[in-house]
Amino acid sequence: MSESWIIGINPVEGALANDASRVRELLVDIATAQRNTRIKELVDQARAHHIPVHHRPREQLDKLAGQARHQGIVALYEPPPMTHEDELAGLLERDGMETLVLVLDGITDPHNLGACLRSAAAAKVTAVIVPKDRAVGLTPVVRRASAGGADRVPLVAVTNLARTLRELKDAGVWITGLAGDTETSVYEVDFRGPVALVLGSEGEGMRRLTRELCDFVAKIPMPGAMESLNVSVATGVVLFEALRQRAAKR
Ligand SMILES: C[S@@+](CC[C@H](N)C(=O)[O-])C[C@H]1O[C@@H](n2cnc3c(N)ncnc32)[C@H](O)[C@@H]1O
Repeated sequence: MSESWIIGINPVEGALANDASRVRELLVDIATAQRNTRIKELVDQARAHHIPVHHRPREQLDKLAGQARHQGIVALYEPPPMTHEDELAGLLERDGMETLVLVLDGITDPHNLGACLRSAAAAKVTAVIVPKDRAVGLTPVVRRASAGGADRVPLVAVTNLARTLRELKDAGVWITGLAGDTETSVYEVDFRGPVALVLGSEGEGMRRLTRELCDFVAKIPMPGAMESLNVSVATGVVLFEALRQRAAKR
């Protein structure tokens, strides 16, 4: 994957903390850097890792950052390669009974995918699986919205999602799809053991075949009169319900 700019104090801090060897250079606005101790610290960290630090006029950073707020600092970053689908079996084997997979069936909004990756990384999932087609890829906006999560969770883009779901079933993973139009509640499903949670796209929800391949389809009950939750919110709710159940005494 090609290098891209990471913009702003938190994202740059995350990149340096996660894998400084992937940070190629730092550009800082000297005027801001002189009054901002966090930027000074990041510059020190970068220098300690022998990463070149260059001073640039604010206008140049404005141009690089586009709409994003750079706060006086940007970093050129080479993202790690995405996990290949052949590596999935190894990840399932590694996590065994603790396997927790997140499947996102066709998310198109980069902010939503970023937010899902952030929650997935926080929940320490085994992998996030997305279809290669008809879904947003790992763009700089996704990476930024994920607040570092994109680099902390194996993201697997698969050619044929239905085939991958069958492979998960064959590996003993129980699959629960999330949809609002069903009777079963997520609070009734047993999420202990190896499980995959499948969420649908913003407009259409899960595709028909994806839904048919689920062992269970469950809803997050909503007392209010809303049609649905945002997909990243639903992802957070169900992931942390699964973690709650797994942490509870058996
Ligand atoms: C914005 S919703 C899609 C709404 C779409 N009109 C539909 O019919 O599914 C995106 C995804 O979030 C999940 N989701 C949203 N609200 C949910 C709820 N109350 N219960 C279960 N899943 C929900 C589902 O996986 C859904 O496919």
